[in-house]
Amino acid sequence: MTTAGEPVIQAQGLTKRYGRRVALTDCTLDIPPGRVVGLVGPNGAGKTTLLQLAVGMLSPTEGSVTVLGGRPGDGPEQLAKVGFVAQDAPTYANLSVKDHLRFGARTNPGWDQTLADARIAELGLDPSQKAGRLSGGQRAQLALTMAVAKRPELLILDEPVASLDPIARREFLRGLMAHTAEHRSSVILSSHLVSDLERVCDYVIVLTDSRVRVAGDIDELMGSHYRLTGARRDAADLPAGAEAIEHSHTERQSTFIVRSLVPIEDPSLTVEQLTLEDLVLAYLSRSVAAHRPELETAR
Ligand SMILES: Nc1ncnc2c1ncn2[C@@H]1O[C@H](COP(=O)(O)OP(=O)(O)OP(=O)(O)O)[C@@H](O)[C@H]1O
Repeated sequence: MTTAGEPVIQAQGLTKRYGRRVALTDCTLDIPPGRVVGLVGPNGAGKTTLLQLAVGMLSPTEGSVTVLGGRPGDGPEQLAKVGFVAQDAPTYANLSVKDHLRFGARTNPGWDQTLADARIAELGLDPSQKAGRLSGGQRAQLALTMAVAKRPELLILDEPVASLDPIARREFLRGLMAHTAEHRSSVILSSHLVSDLERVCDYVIVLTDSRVRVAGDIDELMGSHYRLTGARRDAADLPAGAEAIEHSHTERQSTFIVRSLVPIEDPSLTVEQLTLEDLVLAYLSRSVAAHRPELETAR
């Protein structure tokens, strides 16, 4: 997919440390415009750190990042371009839904009241209800409404569905997709769960242990990763150009998840397509294996 405009995020060697604790290391990204980006990784991987660097809530220790061509958080114009919903969809418990919208209108020059009112009505939220009395799903929807009514070019959502039940999760993601299709905004959302992202994203970033393990358009990634099965062998004996991401072996048989930019035509191997979940899990378990070399990454 190609869409005109500035890249969503360009990062070069982006690093964030807290004292000696590393939260993000040497992150290099170039995300084209118009994407719905899924950022996936386990607890503590660095997802929130990357998103907070992108909105300007944190400054890099090293390296650089631009978002939609501008420096994160740099002035009103940049702030207006990016809508952000922090983890746990923070709202003000003592303010009503209507108060939230009023606050949004006062603090955002591009505020779209018609859009905000229509969304609240569509969701069936009572404008006079205090946010503290809303369910988790309703609060997440209110926080999303606040972010989308800014009419940002980019929406950044940090684990927006983590606390929602499966139905609310589906509704939330469906609403998000409808909105982005209509308003042509880019989105970055983080999650632990590939299944959340599979439905809505066209670009994925896998982050573990503070490092980007893989990033790219999902179609391209799916077209360059395969599962290979054949008689037991070492990764060194794979066809030229195939990089082993994950491997498991029985006495007689080996299975590899590989990345290869050329089609694999080796009659001694069975070649299968992967699901997005297979692909992400392969990168996640590669990083686990790197930490515990004595463990084989059996699946
Ligand atoms: N303010 C801070 N001070 C010290 N260390 C921090 C701080 N914020 C984050 N970290 C550390 O940085 C690393 C990355 O944290 P981050 O919150 O970005 O991960 P995450 O992928 O968002 O995790 P989760 O899925 O649990 O939200 C972790 O090791 C975390 O402990």
